[in-house]
Amino acid sequence: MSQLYFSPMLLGLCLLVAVAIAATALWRMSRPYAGPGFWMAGCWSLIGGIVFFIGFMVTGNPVLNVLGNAGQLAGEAIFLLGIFRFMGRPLPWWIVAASVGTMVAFNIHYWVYSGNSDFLMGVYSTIAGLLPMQAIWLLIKARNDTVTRPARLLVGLSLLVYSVVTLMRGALGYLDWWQGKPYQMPYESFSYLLPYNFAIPALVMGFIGVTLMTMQRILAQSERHAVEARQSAERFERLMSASTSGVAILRDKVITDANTGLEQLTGLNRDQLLGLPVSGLFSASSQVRLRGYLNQGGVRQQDLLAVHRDNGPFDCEITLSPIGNGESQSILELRDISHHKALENQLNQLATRDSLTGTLNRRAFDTGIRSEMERCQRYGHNLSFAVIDLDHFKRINDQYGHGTGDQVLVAFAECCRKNLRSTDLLARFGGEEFVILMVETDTAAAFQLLERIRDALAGLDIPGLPATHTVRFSAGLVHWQPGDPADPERLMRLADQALYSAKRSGRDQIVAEGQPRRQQPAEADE
Ligand SMILES: Nc1nc2c(ncn2[C@@H]2O[C@H](COP(=O)(O)OP(=O)(O)OP(=O)(O)O)[C@@H](O)[C@H]2O)c(=O)[nH]1
Repeated sequence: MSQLYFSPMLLGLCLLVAVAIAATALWRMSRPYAGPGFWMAGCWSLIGGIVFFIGFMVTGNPVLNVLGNAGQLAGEAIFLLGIFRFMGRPLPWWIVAASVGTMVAFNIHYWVYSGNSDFLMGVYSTIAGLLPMQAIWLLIKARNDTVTRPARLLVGLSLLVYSVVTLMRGALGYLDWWQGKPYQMPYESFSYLLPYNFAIPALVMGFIGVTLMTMQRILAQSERHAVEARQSAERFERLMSASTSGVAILRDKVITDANTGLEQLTGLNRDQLLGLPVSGLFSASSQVRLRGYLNQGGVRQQDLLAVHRDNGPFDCEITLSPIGNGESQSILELRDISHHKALENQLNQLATRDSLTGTLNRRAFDTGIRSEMERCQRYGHNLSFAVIDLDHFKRINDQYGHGTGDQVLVAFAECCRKNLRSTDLLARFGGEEFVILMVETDTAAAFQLLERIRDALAGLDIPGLPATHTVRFSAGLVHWQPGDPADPERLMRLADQALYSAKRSGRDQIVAEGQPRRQQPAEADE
């Protein structure tokens, strides 16, 4: 026991256990950071080495001496590898090769020649002393890393002391071998006092240094993350308040946050919005689609009808994006597109409607009749088609002016609209010529309908037109049923022929294609 005069070694051991515990805790807490795993493994290795060496001094068992040396060398190598990893450099595997090689050579010699040799001790110590040089250079080079500077200084100095002392030990080994001194037991040799009194404590200081260095980096990084998180939250807030769109954060389909844009769009204040189910922002007609979008988790630019508390429903476009943290959270963006929709309707109106009478124009009618014929073909419905031409319209223009002529056209279109069903199509083909498509209507019913229009027109009081002047029209009627060619041009041609026949027969009559004339000319209107 008297050999245990290596008191600094015991003190170093205590410190090392404390650092090993700290490094282990650091490793468990901070997996993404490079280094702590190495510090932990290095510390425990070194502790193992020292414990074995104490065992050797107490018992004199040479195996424990070998294990002690192995533990020290492994601890040192792992520690140095950790510095490379911490600095973001590739691991220098030559350090591992040199350490393992030295240990193998040392052991072969120890067991083959049954003893230790001062020369081999010299070689072993020289290698161990040179290993930290590259790591020391790395620590010096990283002078721009101001965050870890104090701890880096401590690590660098500790490694330097360790190197110098270990190299001195090596030199003493060579000297002993050169002078041919008899081999001494390690604890009797001054060359052993050096490492265990100075080199091991220096390595312990190094471990304290790297642990501090890691903590400094973690603290600096978490401070930077906190600043970044604050800045990003501020940016998000600014974005939310600057956006003219309504933005809401939803959790389980309930609004948990909303910007001022949404307050303006819905007329609800923040307190009313928070906690409101998102369905409360939309009209009843949009609820089914909204539920679909919410259930599918996200949607881009879909039109819905939102509701303003005071002004009622308005067209909006929504984008729903999942936030993606598995908490059923999503962001709803809502844009008012009522202005856009109004323009769209206006354009649509211009493209499909006759500007004077508001009836369909020819292009829209052509599209409509095709789809109606297809539908009737599919469901086995019949239909009737009429071409109507106002009689002596030129005279109205000539006698009462073009404006009155316009009024007559408008009044006629109005009369038709009042008598037609919503599924029927009415179009102005130009001038005073109109067409009507009557769905699920046979010839007899079509006759009745046209006569109703004729009677209604006759009874109308048209601005600019004397009450004595009755507006009349002629019409050509065609019936179509499933199985007939689904050809709108053919229908038009046949209806035109019937109209021509009506005009030729004295006007003010309805002639059905392929049928005898039904309507006799009325009395003279002028
Ligand atoms: N006021 C007005 N007149 C129009 C418009 N489009 C065409 N017209 C006029 O409608 C008249 C059509 O005359 P015609 O084709 O001779 O037909 P009509 O006088 O009705 O004679 P019939 O059809 O044979 O009974 C022309 O004088 C055109 O200038 C319009 O938008 N407004």
